[in-house]
Amino acid sequence: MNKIINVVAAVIIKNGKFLCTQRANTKYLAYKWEFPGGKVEPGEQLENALIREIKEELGCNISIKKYLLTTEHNYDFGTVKINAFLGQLIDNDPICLEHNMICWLDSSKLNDLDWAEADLPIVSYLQKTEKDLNERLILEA
Ligand SMILES: Nc1nc2c([nH]c(=O)n2[C@H]2C[C@H](O)[C@@H](COP(=O)(O)OP(=O)(O)OP(=O)(O)O)O2)c(=O)[nH]1
Repeated sequence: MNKIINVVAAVIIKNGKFLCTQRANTKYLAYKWEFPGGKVEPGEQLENALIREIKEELGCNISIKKYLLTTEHNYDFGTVKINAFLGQLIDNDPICLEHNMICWLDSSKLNDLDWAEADLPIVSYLQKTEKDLNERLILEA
């Protein structure tokens, strides 16, 4: 049976644009675009794992606003299960500490990037729900 890799990822929106991060030249999925996050450690709560990963990778703090969706994709190295959450920046902007590149894009431009395959359902979901997500962030600001 395929190994399950439990991952958390953050959808971070600022001024209506989505934060997109490009994986570094690491072993797996080098240069693919992803939503920032990483593997959940044993016994760790999903939300805490995501806050930890964002701090490590992007040098900033987020609060978790909402669970969005879970996607699963079978890669040759295992099945990645991504739990995606809406996150909000609470202090400084993200800094590119571990990725190859980071950028902010309108939802209509997300399809221009070469996403990791597990992320394609997340991209479609965001394009469908963008208005609700922005309203949620405005209401809670
Ligand atoms: N963070 C993240 N990982 C993703 C996404 N899509 C996708 O297929 N993945 C894959 C890539 C990796 O195989 C796995 C996450 O591992 P990672 O390398 O980001 O995790 P990590 O920061 O904990 O890394 P490490 O300490 O094990 O090196 O999930 C995504 O949107 N975000």
